[in-house]
Amino acid sequence: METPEGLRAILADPAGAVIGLDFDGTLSPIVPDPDAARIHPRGPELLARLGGRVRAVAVVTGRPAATAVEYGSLAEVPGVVVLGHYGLERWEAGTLTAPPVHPGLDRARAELPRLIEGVAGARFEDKERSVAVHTRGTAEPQATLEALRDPVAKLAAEVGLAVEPGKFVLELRPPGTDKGAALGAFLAERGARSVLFAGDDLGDLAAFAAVRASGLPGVTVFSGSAEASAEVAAQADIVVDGPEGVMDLLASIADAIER
Ligand SMILES: O=P(O)(O)OC[C@H]1O[C@H](O[C@H]2O[C@H](CO)[C@@H](O)[C@H](O)[C@H]2O)[C@H](O)[C@@H](O)[C@@H]1O
Repeated sequence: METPEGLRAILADPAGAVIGLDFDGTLSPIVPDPDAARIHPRGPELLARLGGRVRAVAVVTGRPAATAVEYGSLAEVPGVVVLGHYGLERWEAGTLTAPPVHPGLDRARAELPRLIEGVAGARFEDKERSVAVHTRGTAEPQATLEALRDPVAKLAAEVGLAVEPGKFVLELRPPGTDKGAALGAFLAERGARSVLFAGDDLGDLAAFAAVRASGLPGVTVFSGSAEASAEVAAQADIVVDGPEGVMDLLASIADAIER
């Protein structure tokens, strides 16, 4: 495969490059229990190697920033920045900054679990600034997700939250930001001269769009899997084989820079 122009720009001038990475499905293999997700074993060392050479490494995730730090062992990685809750939260050098909790969260927290009462295998996730229902553990994950779409959207509208769909998950989160806004602002803040963003899910499309909108030499990477979203794959310059493929790509970039 020919090296995409954005990747060539990163290798030619690593000190100007920002590397943005989604967490679940990209840095961390997808697992049935969201609480059991952990960064790929090669992740922390690779992020540290890159972090010492590029302008910045940012993990941009729908997870709370503190959860990504814990599950990603990111406190051990010097210089990494975590933009959590789709950019609502920021963790950097051990300090977390976050806005007040959205006023609609209390009602969403009370009512969302009721929508999955009696649905065997469905799971409620409370992320403090957002809440989610997962259908991965049900007998028919996609059909159950489809059945929940309308009632979840109705609840979201009533409490002033936005619906964020993902892999067998519907999330209710504060509106007004997304991974694209978060990444775009971060690129400007750091004076990036090139950018790579890797992701696997619908929420990562906004970050892919931000790479294009930045006007910088950029490369978008799709972390593919058995349940790959064709919509996301179609927007990517490079497709790799899940988190293992992401690790191989990051290692090849680190190797090339270090050479
Ligand atoms: O932006 P991300 O870092 O990709 O986070 C998106 C959601 O990821 C988590 O759910 C997904 O991963 C789980 C663990 O592998 C999996 O069980 C689930 O089916 C996936 O949807 C997380 O639980 C959500 O809160 C995040 O919004």
